[in-house]
Amino acid sequence: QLSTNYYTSACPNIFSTVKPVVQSAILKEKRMGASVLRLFFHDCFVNGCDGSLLLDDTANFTGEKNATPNKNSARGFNVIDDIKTAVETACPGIVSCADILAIAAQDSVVILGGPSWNVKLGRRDALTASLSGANNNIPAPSMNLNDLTSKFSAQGLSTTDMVTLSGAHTIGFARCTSFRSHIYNDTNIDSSFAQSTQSNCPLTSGSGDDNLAPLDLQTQYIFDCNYYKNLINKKGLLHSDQELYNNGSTDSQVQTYSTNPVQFKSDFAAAMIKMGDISPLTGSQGEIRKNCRVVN
Ligand code: HEM
Ligand SMILES: [Ca+2]
Ligand SMILES: [Ca+2]
Repeated sequence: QLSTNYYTSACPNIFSTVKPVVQSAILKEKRMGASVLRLFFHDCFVNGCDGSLLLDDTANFTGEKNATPNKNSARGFNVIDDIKTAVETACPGIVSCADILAIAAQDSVVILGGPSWNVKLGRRDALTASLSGANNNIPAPSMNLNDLTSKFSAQGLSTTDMVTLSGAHTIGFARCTSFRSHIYNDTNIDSSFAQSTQSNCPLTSGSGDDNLAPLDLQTQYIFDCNYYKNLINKKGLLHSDQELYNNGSTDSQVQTYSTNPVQFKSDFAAAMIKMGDISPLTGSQGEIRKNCRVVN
C-alpha cells in the first residue's frame, strides 16, 4: 500500500527538504540522530506508524509522551517540528508527520554512517494516540529474551528482525535508571565495564537517575556493528541488550553481525522497511496534520 514514489508529483523535493534539517540538528547535537531514530520505533510499535507518538497531551487529550518508555526519555520532537515547517513551506498540506518520521529516521542513520534504503511513504496521521499501547507494546530494558521476542512478534516482526533492529543501539544514550539494575545486579557483564559505568550511575535509585551512558561505549555516534562486538564482550549497557547474547538462540546472529558490518547494515535497512510497514493509515483514513503535535 505504501510506495517509495508516493510524493513524486505532489512534493517532488520532499527528501531534499527534510535532509538538511536533520543534518543541521545533528550538527548542533550529535545525539539527535539517535533520538530521531528512536522516535520512529516508538511510533510504529503503538497503533502502527501513524504519528501517534507526536501528539501532545492537553487538558482533554491523553497522548503517548507520558508513557513510561517515553517520559523524560523520548526526545527530538522539536526537530520533527522544524522538518514539518520546512515541508509545509515546500508542499503545504501534503506530507504526513508519520512519513516525516520515516524519512528523518533514515536520514539520521545515513548521516551517522549507516545504510540507506528506499523509504516507503503514503502514511496518514492518526487522530488518536494510546497511552496504554505505549506502556504495553514498547519493550522494556528489564525484559528477557522471551518477553522481547513476544513484543516484536506482536508487531509482526521476527526474532531475527528484533536482533537486527536492536543494532540501533550502536548509537545514542540511556539514562542510569534504564541500566542500573544490569550494572549492579547482573552477572553476565564484564566486571571492569560494570565498574566504570557504575561511577556515573549511583546504586541508590533516585540519585543520578538521568545520568547518561552511551549504548555503544566506543562509537556512540557511528552507525557500525560495534554494538554486537560489545555484546560478545559482555559490554551491553541494557539488560535487554545482553539478553541477545546470553547463551541463547540469538547468539549466532549476534556473532555474525559482530564481524560482518555489511550484512548487518543490509539486514538493518530491510528490517527498517518492515517496521515502517506496521499498520499504516492510508487512503481516506486519518489526516495530514498541519502541526505534528495536534490533531487538525
Ligand atoms: C529490543 C528492544 C528494545 C529495548 C528494550 C530498548 C530500550 C531502550 C532504552 C531503555 C533506551 C534508553 C532510554 C532512556 O534511558 O532514556 C533506548 C535508547 C535507544 N533506542 Fe532502544 N530499545 C529497543 C529497541 C530499539 C529499536 C528497535 C530501535 C530502533 C530501530 C531503538 C533505538 C534506540 C536509540 C537510537 C536509542 C538512543 C536514543 C537517544 O540517545 O536519544 N531501540 N532503548
Ligand atoms: Ca503510532
Ligand atoms: Ca556504534
